[in-house]
Amino acid sequence: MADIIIENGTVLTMDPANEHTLKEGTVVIEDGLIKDISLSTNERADTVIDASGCVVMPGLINTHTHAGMTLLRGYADDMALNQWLEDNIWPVEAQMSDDDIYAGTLLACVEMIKSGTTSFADMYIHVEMVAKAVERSGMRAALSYGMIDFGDSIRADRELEEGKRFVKKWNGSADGRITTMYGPHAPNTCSEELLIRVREQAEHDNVKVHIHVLETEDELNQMKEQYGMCSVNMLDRIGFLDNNILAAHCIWLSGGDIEILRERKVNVSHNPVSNMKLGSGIAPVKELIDKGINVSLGTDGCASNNNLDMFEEMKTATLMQKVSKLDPSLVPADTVLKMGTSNGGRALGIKSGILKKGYNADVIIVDMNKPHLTPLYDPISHIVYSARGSDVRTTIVQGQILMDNYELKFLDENTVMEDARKAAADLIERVDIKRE
Ligand SMILES: O=c1[nH]cnc2c1ncn2[C@@H]1O[C@H](CO)[C@@H](O)[C@H]1O
Ligand SMILES: [Zn+2]
Repeated sequence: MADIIIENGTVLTMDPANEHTLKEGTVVIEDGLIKDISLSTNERADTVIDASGCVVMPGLINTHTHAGMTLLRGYADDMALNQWLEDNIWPVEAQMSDDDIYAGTLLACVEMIKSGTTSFADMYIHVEMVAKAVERSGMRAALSYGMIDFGDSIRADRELEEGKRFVKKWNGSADGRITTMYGPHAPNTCSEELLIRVREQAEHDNVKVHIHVLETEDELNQMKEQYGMCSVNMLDRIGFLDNNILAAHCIWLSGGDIEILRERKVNVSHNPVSNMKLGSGIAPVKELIDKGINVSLGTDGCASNNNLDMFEEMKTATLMQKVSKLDPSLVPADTVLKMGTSNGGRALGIKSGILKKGYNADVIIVDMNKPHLTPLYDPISHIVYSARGSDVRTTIVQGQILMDNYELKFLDENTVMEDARKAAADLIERVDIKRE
């Protein structure tokens, strides 16, 4: 007896083996995994979901965010990264408590579950609380502690210790839903020594590394001044780059940098909404994809987006490439859908993002019976160009239904919102007192 059968839906498997789509397919889930994907089944299950008029697809995978930053949603808009971080975000983060991070991360989880994201890669502070919130939410996540030393060796020791402690304690926890990574913040906020030690430690612990790379022209100039070369060259020189690296942004790349990323098989997380909002620039996504580099999608934190809707991110990703090169054929819908699903699974090293036998049962059901999704010629077109996160009806992670017919099963949305509002108000009050 299986656990869940989803029938009568149009199944977008994202599996290259069956051309991504099954019309009227059946998905069978058992013990947290996909047991079968086929046209019909003789199996029986405790729960049978009728997905008539819906698209059944892998849950979306957000490969770069700072979940706890939901508390800073709309707190500081309309400025560039440096001013935004240094004058606004970091002073508030310095006042954040464990409880704040827990409340903010749970809010992020509620938002993600409701908009069809089943896994995310996070880099943040008070990470223990991030992990506790993820554990409670039922989501899957690859978590890291964001390390910054600004060239201070005592601080570097402390940061690395914290990162190590977290990896040791949490990797593989919550029934395997939580994996961990090392999270050196960026090549211009971490010293070369710290980056070298992180790389060694990550290899020793057999975990991946999540880092911001060449997000701004300022970073490029700073690196050139300090090292006489850009971030990608510097990271390559210290032997940092390989297929265990998840590099967020990668905007200010030269042709030579792209070649290095390809050669080293680095995974790139593209964050178009944040990049546009902070005025950071346009990543050369088409060139990266053409080179065969694994490009996935992220929202970045809620303070630079200002939501966690991966549907919006997919649409923005393709529109941004088209308009930047005045070529509407660039990054077509099926490519961007891969970026939001299977490429994300690959970047995080998890068997998610494809509906296939033996893969994690991380599945969403998108309701197509909506005016803005009518008529329906091509489900992939609608998912990328017309659908929104709020069209997701059901969200399943590791075979557990987290949202059923628009209703959350494990978290009380109103309580989570109330806790987050209260935490945010108290936090800003503390910041204001400090500033006076
Ligand atoms: O777009 C961004 N670029 C660089 N840093 C960021 C961005 N968004 C958030 N953070 C910062 O990264 C740290 C992670 O622990 C946090 O300080 C967060 O505010
Ligand atoms: Zn970021």
